Amino acid sequence: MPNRRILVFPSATELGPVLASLVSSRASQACNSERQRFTLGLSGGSLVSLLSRELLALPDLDSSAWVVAFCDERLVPFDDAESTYGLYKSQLLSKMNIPESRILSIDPSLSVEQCAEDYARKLSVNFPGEPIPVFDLLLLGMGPDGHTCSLFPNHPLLEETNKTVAPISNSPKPPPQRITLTLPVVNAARCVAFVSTGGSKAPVLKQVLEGAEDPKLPAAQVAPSQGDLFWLLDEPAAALLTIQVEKPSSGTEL
Ligand SMILES: O=C(O)[C@H](O)[C@@H](O)[C@H](O)[C@H](O)COP(=O)(O)O
Repeated sequence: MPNRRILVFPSATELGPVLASLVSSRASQACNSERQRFTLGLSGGSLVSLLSRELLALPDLDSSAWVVAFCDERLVPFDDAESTYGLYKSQLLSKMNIPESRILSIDPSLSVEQCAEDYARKLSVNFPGEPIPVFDLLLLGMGPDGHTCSLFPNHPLLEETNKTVAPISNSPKPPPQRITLTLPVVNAARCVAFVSTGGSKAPVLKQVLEGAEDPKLPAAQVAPSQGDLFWLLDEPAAALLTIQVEKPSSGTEL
């Protein structure tokens, strides 16, 4: 996997600024390309507060040409504490200059099937001419079971190749109803970055990054066909790895 880089930081404190600089450099690259905009997919979990803190600390971040979507979303009202959009809205998006129409949120009033169809429609409108939307950057987390987005181990959704967005109504992690980008969309991105911290992730990280078993865990199936793949880890999460990793300083630009 030539484009995979694994970067290990002492802690989230050193990781955070490098994550923010990855986002801002991919954003300026994309905005200065003929596309003239930056398409970003966000995930929930601990990423919400880390990313919000680090992006808001950047001086002069111009997000007026960003399009922000969600790699997965829980089907709950926006004011529910479980809503990933709700959390980003209050911690980050309300403090940035992204036009409301470029923040692609779900419609939580729909059934989970309709919600996935509606979200797929929103993507196709915002990625015209792209049967599979090609994001500039997807930020992913990984659960201790190896799930990413709402793609869970041994779940039939891992085989989905027709839909860009799929509904799931039996998520092993609550809440049970969610929508998720499918693997073909994840693997079409120009860049995918996992952020994973904490010792509870160490065993699964070893399996995902070093294991050879089949079927692969969902996170191990993330391998952008044309893009770059980064794993941003802290030392506790990387504790069991024996493969070669990079240990960059906090001023590193990716
Ligand atoms: O929808 C969810 O249930 C979460 O968003 C989840 O998928 C999360 O991304 C991972 O569990 C990693 O979370 P942490 O980074 O907080 O460990």
